[in-house]
Amino acid sequence: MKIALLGYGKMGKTIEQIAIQRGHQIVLKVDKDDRDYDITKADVAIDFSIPSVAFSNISNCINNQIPVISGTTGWLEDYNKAVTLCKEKQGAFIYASNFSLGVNIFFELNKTLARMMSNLKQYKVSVEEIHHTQKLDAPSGTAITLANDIIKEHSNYKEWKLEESDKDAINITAKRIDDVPGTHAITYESEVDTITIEHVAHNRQGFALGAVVAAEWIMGKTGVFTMNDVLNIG
Ligand SMILES: NC(=O)c1ccc[n+]([C@@H]2O[C@H](COP(=O)([O-])OP(=O)(O)OC[C@H]3O[C@@H](n4cnc5c(N)ncnc54)[C@H](O)[C@@H]3O)[C@@H](O)[C@H]2O)c1
Ligand SMILES: O=C(O)C1=N[C@H](C(=O)O)CCC1
Repeated sequence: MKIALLGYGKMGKTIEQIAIQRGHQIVLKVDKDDRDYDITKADVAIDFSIPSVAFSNISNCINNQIPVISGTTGWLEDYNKAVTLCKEKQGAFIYASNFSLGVNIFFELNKTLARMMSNLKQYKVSVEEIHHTQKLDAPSGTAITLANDIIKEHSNYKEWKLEESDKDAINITAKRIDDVPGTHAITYESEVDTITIEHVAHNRQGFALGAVVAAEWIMGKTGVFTMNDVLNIG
C-alpha cells in the first residue's frame, strides 16, 4: 500500500518503521508546516497529529476519497461531523482512541467487569491514566473510552469527571510522568477490598502495529468502522 502519514511525530515515525517492515511504502509525510500536498498520491492515510488539526486532516482525506485511519485524541467534539461526512461521500474511516491489540482486549475486560459490578453498590469505581509529559490532552482518549464503556454497562454512573472527587461520577485521574508510553487502570474499591485491572504499554509499537493493520483492513471498504470490526472482537 502507498501510505500518507499525517503527523510525523513519535507515532508517525513508529508507524513508518512498522509499515515498511510489512512491505508498504510511505509516499507522503505531512507535518505542521506542510500545506499544499496531494493526498491522492496515497492509497490510505494514517493521521496521528494534534487535536486542533485532526478533523481537517480527516475531512481532507474523505473529500478526496482516501480511506483514513485516525488515532489522534482530543478532537472528539467533531467525531459526529466526520461520521456524517464519511457517509455523505461514501468514504472509509476508522477512529480509535487506542489501536493496540492489548488495549482492545482490555476494553472488553473493562465492559465485562463493569457488568459484573453493576449491582454491587458497595464498590466505587475510578480510572487512572499515566502518560509522558509531552501529551497535549487530558484525560487520554483511552481513559475516556474506558469511562464511557463503564457508563454504558454500570447502572450507578451517568458521567465522568477529571481530577474531581464526586461520589456519583467516575473520577478520572491523569498523571504526566517522564516518558511513560501509556498506562491505564480501573479500580473498584470497597471498605473490605480493592479490585484493579491494568494495561501497561511498554513502548509505542503496539499502537503503531494496530494502526497499520487497520489501514490494511480498510482497503476496498466503505463506511465508518471501529477496531472491534478490524480485530473481530467484542
Ligand atoms: N490511538 C492510539 O493508539 C494512539 C497512540 C499513541 C498516540 N495517540 C495520539 O496520537 C497523537 C499523536 O501522538 P504522538 O505521540 O505522535 O505526538 P507527537 O507530538 O510526537 O506528534 C504529533 C505531530 O503532529 C504534527 N502536526 C502539527 N500540526 C500538524 C498538521 N497540521 N498536520 C500534520 N501534522 C501536524 C506535530 O508537529 C507533531 O510532529 C496524539 O493525539 C496522541 O494522543 C494515539
Ligand atoms: O501518547 C499518547 O498521547 C497516547 N495517546 C492515546 C490516548 O490518549 O489514549 C493512546 C495512548 C498513548
